[in-house]
Amino acid sequence: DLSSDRAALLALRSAVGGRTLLWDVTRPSPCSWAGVNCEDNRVTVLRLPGVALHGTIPTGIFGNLTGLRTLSLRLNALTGPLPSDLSACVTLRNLYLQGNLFSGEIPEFLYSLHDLVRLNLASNNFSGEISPSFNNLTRIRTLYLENNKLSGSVPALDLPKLEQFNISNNLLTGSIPTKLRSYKSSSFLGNSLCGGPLGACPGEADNGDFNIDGSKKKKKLSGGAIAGIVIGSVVAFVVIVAILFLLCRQKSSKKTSSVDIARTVKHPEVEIPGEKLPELESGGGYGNGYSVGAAAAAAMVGNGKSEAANASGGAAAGAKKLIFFGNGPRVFDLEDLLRASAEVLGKGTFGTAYKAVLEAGTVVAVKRLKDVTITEKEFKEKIESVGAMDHESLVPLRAYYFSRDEKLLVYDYMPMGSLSALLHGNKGAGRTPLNWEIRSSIALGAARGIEYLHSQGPNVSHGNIKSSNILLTKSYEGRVSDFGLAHLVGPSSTPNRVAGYRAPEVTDPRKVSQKADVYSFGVLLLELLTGKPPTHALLNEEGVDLPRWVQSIVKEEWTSEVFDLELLRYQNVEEEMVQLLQLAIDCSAQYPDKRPSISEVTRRIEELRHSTLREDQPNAVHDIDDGSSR
Ligand SMILES: Nc1ncnc2c1ncn2[C@@H]1O[C@H](COP(=O)(O)OP(=O)(O)OP(=O)(O)O)[C@@H](O)[C@H]1O
Repeated sequence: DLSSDRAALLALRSAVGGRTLLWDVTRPSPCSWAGVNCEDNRVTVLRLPGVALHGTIPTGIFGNLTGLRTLSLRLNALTGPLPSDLSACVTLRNLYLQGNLFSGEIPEFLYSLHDLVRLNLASNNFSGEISPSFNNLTRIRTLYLENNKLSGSVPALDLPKLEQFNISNNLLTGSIPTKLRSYKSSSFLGNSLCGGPLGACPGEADNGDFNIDGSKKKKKLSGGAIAGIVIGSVVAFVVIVAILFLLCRQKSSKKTSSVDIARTVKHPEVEIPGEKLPELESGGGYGNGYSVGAAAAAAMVGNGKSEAANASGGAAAGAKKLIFFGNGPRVFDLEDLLRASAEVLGKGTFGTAYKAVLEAGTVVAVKRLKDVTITEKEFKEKIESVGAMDHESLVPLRAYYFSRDEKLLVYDYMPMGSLSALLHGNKGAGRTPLNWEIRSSIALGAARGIEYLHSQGPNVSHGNIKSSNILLTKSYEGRVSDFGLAHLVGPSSTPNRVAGYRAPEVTDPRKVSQKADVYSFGVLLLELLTGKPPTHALLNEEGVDLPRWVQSIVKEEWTSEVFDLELLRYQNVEEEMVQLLQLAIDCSAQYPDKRPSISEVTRRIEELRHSTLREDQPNAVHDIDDGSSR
């Protein structure tokens, strides 16, 4: 009953300390203590993440907490083996013990907790083998065992409900069993494993055709199949040769078609690839200096530091020039841009973006548009309206260049990169920890930028809100980039990597309503809070359907499990985090009418940021581990 639950919690408190010491033990009921929830006069939820618990949990505690459904002790400094009387908690559904120093073998009793749905033992010192008895946990959906010292081979797990699985960074060896081969390679990396996503094991064909135990299926091809393969190969070969032949002919006939800029700047020594834009990205990689010279800004070819664009050249130089917006100083001209050294920032839907460092030291981002099919007049009209957008939360478009073959847009360069890179890029040492203050500031900047765009008229929307289009200032304010581009390019360039952000009602990605922008912004907020990329948001990375995933979790009433671990260290803002999560869920509602307007979104973010600042002045955010507390 509740009094024995209370006694057990007090025993836990005196054994492992930490912030449980702040519990008001004068209260007769434990249900109001931080991290404790009750139902029907029993403690059902105990959540103590990141509260500086330390030491070994003795037996005699959890044996009494038999009403527990959720136990979260993650991100503490708990040591030793798991207490054996945890076996009495047979109604446990969610067990989060990651980020501690637990050691010893994964105890057998865990396999008798048949109600377990989520089990996270990652980032501890567990050793020994992974037991095939995990197969007893038939309801398990999440099994995280990464970053331990588990050894031996991986047993043939067959868990029908398993969705999330990770055993990376252990000491495991051998072949990945067939049923686990559908998980991506990151679930297995950091071991000596082979097979499935890690590539075939020695002596194993790479077609993934295996028996349950990992042995290869013996199959013979019929005579018909062999004949089919042979004929198919011959036909494919002939087709490829024909295509190559046609391409070669086309290439030689077009050889000098895009030389406008080069001719303009009189740069005969640079050969301009006529039809195919240079594949700078594949060869060069980031950080290499390339001349933007010659067709240059145009082609941004890796021609080395060619002395392009000498200033004396250019009979027609006046005809083709950079057109600047606003009244700001024209600190560079086309020739400067052509001479700049360029580095590829990335390839997007509308073309490739480059960082260009001009000789005078100015740095700009140049976007080279592909697939612009509209006329120069139309382009000018549309780009003028983009250039007229002026708000501190937008990345300003400074200038553009238009010729028959090249269309360039020049933006302010944002040295801190994109939100996407910040969240999913370098996770190693030296990385800025993304605390609540930074994340909520980025969210607010992005919301304000979108609010400004929407204020320009009921039909004005961004159409491509996603984390790579939110760029950051040095003080980590979010700024919205890439607005208005969808209207400049042909249908084949409509945003195609935004599936995870796209509202369910959007069928034509070029016609995106303001409410659809709000949906995308909601997904972006979920990404900020969970640290997870939405489906397909990143190349080569499978994400999750964030709105569905978050909603499934929130329904199960363990909201705080969705937050990025890094964010959870800032416990004193959990209330605000939950409010932002609620806002994100409202924005990503299935029906457009149910979503708030972006002005309301901005207001709600402002409010919840104010409440953090009010409570925590002078320092907005404290780290839970630095001893500060609410
Ligand atoms: N002004 C800028 N300053 C710094 N980095 C930028 C700038 N503009 C774009 N980038 C970065 O360059 C890369 C390519 O950007 P780009 O906008 O071309 O593609 P994208 O955002 O990945 O996709 P999409 O074209 O659909 O918006 C991205 O990582 C983006 O964050």
